[in-house]
Amino acid sequence: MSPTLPGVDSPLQPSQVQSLISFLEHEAQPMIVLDPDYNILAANTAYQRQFGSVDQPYIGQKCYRISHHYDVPCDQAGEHCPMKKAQEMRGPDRVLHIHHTPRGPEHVEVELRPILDQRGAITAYVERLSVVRSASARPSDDGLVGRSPAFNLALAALQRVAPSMLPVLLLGESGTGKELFARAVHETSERASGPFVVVDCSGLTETLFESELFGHEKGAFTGATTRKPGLVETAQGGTLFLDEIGDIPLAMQVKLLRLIESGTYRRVGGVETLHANFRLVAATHKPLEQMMAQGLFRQDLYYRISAFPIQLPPLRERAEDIALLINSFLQRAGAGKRKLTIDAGALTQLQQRAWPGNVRELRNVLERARLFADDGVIRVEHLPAVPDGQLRAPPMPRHADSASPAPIAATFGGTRAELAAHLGISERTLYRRLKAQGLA
Ligand SMILES: Nc1ncnc2c1ncn2[C@@H]1O[C@H](COP(=O)(O)OP(=O)(O)OP(=O)(O)O)[C@@H](O)[C@H]1O
Repeated sequence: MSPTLPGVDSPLQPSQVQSLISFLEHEAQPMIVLDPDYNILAANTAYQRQFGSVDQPYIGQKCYRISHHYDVPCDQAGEHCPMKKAQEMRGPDRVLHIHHTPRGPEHVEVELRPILDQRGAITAYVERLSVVRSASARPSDDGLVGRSPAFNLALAALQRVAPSMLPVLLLGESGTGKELFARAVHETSERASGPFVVVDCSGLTETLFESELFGHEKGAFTGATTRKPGLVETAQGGTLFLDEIGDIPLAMQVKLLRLIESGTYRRVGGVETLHANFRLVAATHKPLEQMMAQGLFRQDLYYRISAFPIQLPPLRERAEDIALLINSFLQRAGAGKRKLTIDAGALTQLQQRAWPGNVRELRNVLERARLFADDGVIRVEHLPAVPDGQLRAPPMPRHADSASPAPIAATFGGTRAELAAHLGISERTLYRRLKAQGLA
């Protein structure tokens, strides 16, 4: 290991690196010391335990090589490099990256702090890493999975806001994972050990909404034979998730606003003022700003709930995640039973669909397909026909060397009969499918 730092005024001496690492030893989080030329100078025990691998020595190696298997710094490989930013700002920078770890790819939060000498020159950096538990970058049995840039952007926002008490507004089409994200916000917050209470605001009438949310006293209305706590009370010390907040009728919006602003409420038929203690997460697929302009959503409520909006990407904008999602769902469906797999033709077709129903639709298509996959392999013939206009890209460009992402059909240079055989379907089925997609 060489602590000689070319191009900086006052490189860290080996004894200084040693002092630094003995200081970092007391940190429970994995930490490494880097020189300004990306070389790893030292690592604490927590790092060695979580990220060290006996087959791959890391001291003296470039950080981008160890964490990303890149040959060039992250910014030259199309990613944000925290060292560049920390150098420019002369202060800490934090990013979410996917790192190679001994367990496989993982989302890791990286915080880089420069160490400055008396003259303000950067002598080294301390990097702190924490594995993100709210989502998985490899197939997983539960929770959020994803690793595309669009997904990572939403995840990075979640990681930022979760530890605070700020309300979160999740925006996205149906089936994009709003409820899963809401749960992940809760589980990543200090309230994780408290309750997570879901309120489905769609289809609740005004009176029902009020008694569901605030509870009611005995005798408050016909049928109220006992006192019933509301969902706000149930969420005490935890998180209240208002799903489809855009569906709340205007008359109820004012009651919700009062609850959020004052932190107090009364049960229906009650006189006692109760104090609420929840963190608010709301979600909608509706255009709230537009609804506000049309007078359908209260402006004051909107500004209360929208302090931290997170836009969840539709599946068609994160097609890179489709294989990972499929592998996760097949792993979940096959747990304890026979192993399920998917062949290349079917995978390619699923990667090219437009998915108006997003991840929920993908999961349902796989649920159905596995019932037809007698030998445990999902093939194109087990998938429902693609509805008109629901392909993101043509599945069969004319030339095998097309520049579009290489779907199996695109790389197929043979005849239609050969392609049908290759996909394991009859020529007639292939013709029917191509016709359904306007390609024959
Ligand atoms: N990133 C993801 N990783 C794994 N599963 C996901 C992901 N996103 C969504 N899902 C799955 O897709 C389905 C729909 O997700 P969810 O109910 O969270 O979506 P939603 O946006 O709340 O939908 P809606 O607006 O219709 O209520 C669920 O089964 C969920 O587990």
